[in-house]
Amino acid sequence: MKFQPEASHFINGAYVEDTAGAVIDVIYPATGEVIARLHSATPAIIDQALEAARQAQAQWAAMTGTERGRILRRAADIMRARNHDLSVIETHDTGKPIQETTVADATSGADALEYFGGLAGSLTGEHIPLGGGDFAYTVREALGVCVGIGAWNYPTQIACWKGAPALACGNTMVFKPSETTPLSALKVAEILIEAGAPKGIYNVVQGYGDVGASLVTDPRVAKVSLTGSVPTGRRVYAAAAESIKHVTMELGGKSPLVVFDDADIENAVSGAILGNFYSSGQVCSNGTRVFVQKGIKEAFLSRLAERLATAVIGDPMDPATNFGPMVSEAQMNIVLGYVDKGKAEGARLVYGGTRLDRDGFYLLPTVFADVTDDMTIAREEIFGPVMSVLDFDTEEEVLERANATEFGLAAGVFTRDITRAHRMVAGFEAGTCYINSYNLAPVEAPFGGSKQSGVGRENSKLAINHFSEMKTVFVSMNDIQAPY
Ligand SMILES: NC(=O)c1ccc[n+]([C@@H]2O[C@H](COP(=O)([O-])OP(=O)(O)OC[C@H]3O[C@@H](n4cnc5c(N)ncnc54)[C@H](O)[C@@H]3O)[C@@H](O)[C@H]2O)c1
Ligand SMILES: CCCCC=O
Repeated sequence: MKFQPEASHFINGAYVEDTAGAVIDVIYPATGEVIARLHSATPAIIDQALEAARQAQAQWAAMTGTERGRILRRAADIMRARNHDLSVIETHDTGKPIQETTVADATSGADALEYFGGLAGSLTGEHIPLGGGDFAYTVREALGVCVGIGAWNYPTQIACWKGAPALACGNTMVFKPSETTPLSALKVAEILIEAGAPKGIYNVVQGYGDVGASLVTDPRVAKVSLTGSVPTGRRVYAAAAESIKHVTMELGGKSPLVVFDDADIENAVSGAILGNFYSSGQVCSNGTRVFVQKGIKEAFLSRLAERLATAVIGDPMDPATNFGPMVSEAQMNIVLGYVDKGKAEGARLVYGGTRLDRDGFYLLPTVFADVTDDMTIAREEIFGPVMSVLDFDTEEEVLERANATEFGLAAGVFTRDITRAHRMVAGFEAGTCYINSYNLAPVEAPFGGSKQSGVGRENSKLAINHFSEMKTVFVSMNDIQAPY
């Protein structure tokens, strides 16, 4: 098989196999062909990975931040140099067009390695004067063994967004990719070794949810960082709470994108396209509830339909393709179920809504208009290329409706009125907000959700706080007083 790795898991610097584990078939979404066959981790593999991470951690943490950072930055350079090969793997794993994976996946992973590699040498504590010459100081310490669990939409990015800050802080990691897209995390592990990382600092085990669950409850694990759906987040958060583990939860969303009638329509349509159809709509922060002020609704919809008609849908390996298949047949069927619900509940289908008559898991980009807040397609995360367009009249009304959701991952506003834009952003209950743009996620800025969309933040200097903790040391320079 064309993309068969040397073995399923990467532990302590080497590929490891245990064929007793359940089979994981890796399917190319553009054709339905099996391109690799892996095995889910057995308890023995899980133990081996956690033990490797545990044993490697003290030595890794004892290195200077500058030394750790040098290795991460070298890994970033290797990733950039191999961008094409890594993008080909990512495209076969996920079905995302090579046009996208070439700029968004290994590139974003390399950015994280470079950024956190750069920060590693300056992760310090502080000196706190207490009067009379006494003082306290703080020491930033690693947490220990961290577990990363990934979703299937951005496999390389997720492996690096979790691995890079964890390693920069002196932790080691066991990473479990999604069973749907298991290939690229193995490449990240290989590259780290090639960059000079000590064995055991970044291990990859494959598996379904049960493997993730075993990792989360293991007493050797200090922290769990999950990217996944809200229901999985609830389970993982609860399991981690049993032993008070640190958590980062990057979960799902149903984000609002508000377009006022003074917006530049072309830009707003671009934002709505980026926020609904990039990666065939499989982006956590997508603005899938597009609120359009009544006066411009028809103009917005007709321009949107014109632009969608120019999408190049097809072979993801063709550099001209900009809209590929869904990641899996199962995900495609979930999305088709939502399309049926949208129609049944009275939304007006204005574009797409059907599967393409070809091999692979292709859906057309789909737009529903006249969607109301109570419809299923306006309430539940679909995680596919389905945009719901809702009408609104006033700013106050739309803000209240935008926030009427248990999710809080992202929110966006298109308007030329800068004070209104900032009023909207101040009112949005969301962790990541956009003004006249959508779905940016550079490593320098925090990314993550509020409400049920998550806990903690990835990227930026904030991620360091989620992968380290402060030890406070009080120092007395004077005789001490005791009551007796
Ligand atoms: N907020 C973000 O940054 C972000 C980014 C990408 C995707 N997502 C979300 O991810 C979801 C899509 O991905 P998915 O379908 O892979 O999500 P999922 O929740 O089904 O699975 C995520 C991961 O959790 C593992 N898992 C499942 N049950 C588990 C358990 N009980 N214990 C431990 N691990 C378990 C899975 O094997 C997988 O690796 C969407 O909801 C999307 O919004 C969020
Ligand atoms: C904008 C990048 C978001 C990654 C989550 O799916």
